[in-house]
Amino acid sequence: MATGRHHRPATSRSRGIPEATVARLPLYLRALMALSERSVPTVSSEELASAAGVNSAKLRKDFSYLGSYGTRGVGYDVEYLVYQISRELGLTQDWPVVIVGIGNLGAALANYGGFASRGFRVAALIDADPALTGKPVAGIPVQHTDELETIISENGVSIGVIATPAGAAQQVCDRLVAAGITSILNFAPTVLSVPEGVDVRKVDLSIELQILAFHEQRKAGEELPGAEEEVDPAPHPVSPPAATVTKRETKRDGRDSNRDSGRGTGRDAKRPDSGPDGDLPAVMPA
Ligand SMILES: NC(=O)c1ccc[n+]([C@@H]2O[C@H](COP(=O)([O-])OP(=O)(O)OC[C@H]3O[C@@H](n4cnc5c(N)ncnc54)[C@H](O)[C@@H]3O)[C@@H](O)[C@H]2O)c1
Repeated sequence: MATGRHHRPATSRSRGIPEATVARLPLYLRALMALSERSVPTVSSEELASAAGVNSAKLRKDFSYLGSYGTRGVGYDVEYLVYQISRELGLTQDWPVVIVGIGNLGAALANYGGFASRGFRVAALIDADPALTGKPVAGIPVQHTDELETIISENGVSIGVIATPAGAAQQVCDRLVAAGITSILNFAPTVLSVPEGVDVRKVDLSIELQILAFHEQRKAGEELPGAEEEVDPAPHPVSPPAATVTKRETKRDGRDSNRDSGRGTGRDAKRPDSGPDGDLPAVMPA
């Protein structure tokens, strides 16, 4: 994985909330929603921290950025926290999303009901294969990539999901950005280059599995020579588990200089630490 180091915590653009806190907000929200569904009125920081899988001191610090301190002896008001976190994450409004690449993964994503319930409406499904055009997936007819720009402007889409093969991802990304998309969720195993002002998050389950494999191997007592020096022990520390990169800055020398903050500015799509498919983590068990 990337080896860049930060000297100060990366913060989100709004209100100086650290990116690490922003990354934990969805975990708190999920735990709070579960409490809300059970009509639990208040929750202590310890209970909520445990439900979210986070240390309670960290939770209190995170909530202090939201201006939420809870009430001693009572805890936090569940409904109010749900509202506060939803508002902070921008979930109190509807976010139209387009998915590009409606193969196995794109279709699975389109069929996932969890997006809509969190305010992410799948506005359109786009694919380059003419054989798919007009075919309904999750009740939405697939549209051809020729229509991409029109679809984005007509639907006011600001988030694009890329589920194409790696070789097509940069070109798709460039078109999405040119059409006005400023946030991209990339599932293709390649590092995307984006201009200033565009946020990219990358999801790669194979990297997560490879990291687990690494830890499994360690647990089994197979020491890796030099692993202590090379391995970032928690490349994806807490959350969200599968989203590995917040915003990637790829420098001209091809090294990621910034793993979880900053803007993508470079044009080098391949990392020297990538395997032939560009999807291998920097450090792999030898
Ligand atoms: N991040 C993860 O954890 C994860 C998991 C599974 C798959 N993937 C990746 O997701 C991508 C899709 O995987 P899949 O199994 O669904 O593949 P797939 O071959 O089933 O689907 C890819 C789709 O993309 C379309 N496509 C190709 N070029 C296009 C372009 N320029 N514009 C629009 N559409 C285009 C194809 O027509 C096809 O329908 C791959 O890059 C794969 O490596 C990532």
